[in-house]
Amino acid sequence: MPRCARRHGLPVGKGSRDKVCGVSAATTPPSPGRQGLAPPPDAAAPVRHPDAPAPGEPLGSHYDGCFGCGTGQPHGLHMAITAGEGVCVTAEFTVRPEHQGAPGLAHGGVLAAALDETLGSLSWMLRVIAVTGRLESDFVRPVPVGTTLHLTARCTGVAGRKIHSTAEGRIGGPDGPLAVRADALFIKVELDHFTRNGRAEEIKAALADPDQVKVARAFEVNP
Ligand SMILES: CCCCCCCC(=O)SCCNC(=O)CCNC(=O)[C@H](O)C(C)(C)COP(=O)(O)OP(=O)(O)OC[C@H]1O[C@@H](n2cnc3c(N)ncnc32)[C@H](O)[C@@H]1OP(=O)(O)O
Repeated sequence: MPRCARRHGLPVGKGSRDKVCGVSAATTPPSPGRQGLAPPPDAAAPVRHPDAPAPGEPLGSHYDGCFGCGTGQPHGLHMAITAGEGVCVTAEFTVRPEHQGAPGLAHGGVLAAALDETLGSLSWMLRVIAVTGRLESDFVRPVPVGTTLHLTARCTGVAGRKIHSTAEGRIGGPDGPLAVRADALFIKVELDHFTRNGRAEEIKAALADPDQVKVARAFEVNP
């Protein structure tokens, strides 16, 4: 029996193989339909929304407190994300000491967050509200503190509520060595996803903001 199962008083024997420390054991097969990140053959090609920000336009922060892009988040990634051509975005993230895992190197979870934020920003180009359902990352080479990671993301297909996308991050410049990459599945949701599950009063206050550009940018797309 795993030590952590014993510590948490989980049932031993057959049942303890299913969940250890509350996490499904690796032997549990994913449910059907939740396996692939590549778009299915009948997925629609992504369509850039006519009101999407112009290529080269900075997207700004969708929420000041966002760990990925919020300027009011002291330990956040402070990512700068820019609209690209089609349904693509580019982003830059400079690794700071507070993002370390090993001495002098970025933490993998932080790099995954940078990929997630970049992929999530494709919502601006589609003008939908969507949240990450699944994110699969490859860490190809270590990313030292002080490095600026240049990320790109593009939507690869849309199937109903499911948005398939892919991203990569390169060290030092858009053509630098590949450091990280990810495939993701975002799921379209309604605004009430955030009011039901998050802080409804903050969202309602933001929707009442007299700055209509901010309202449209921040909350029609994704709080
Ligand atoms: C500009 C903004 C930038 C923001 C960048 C950061 C983005 C984020 O980090 S968002 C935060 C992290 N994500 C979350 O908190 C999401 C938490 N999860 C949820 O709320 C729900 O599971 C949610 C909304 C994703 C799906 O639930 P629900 O709406 O009930 O949909 P559900 O009916 O289960 O699934 C819809 C479809 O998606 C598929 N699906 C749902 N989850 C997954 C998954 N994890 N993997 C694969 N497929 C999935 C289902 O199989 C189903 O497919 P089909 O239509 O073919 O049957």
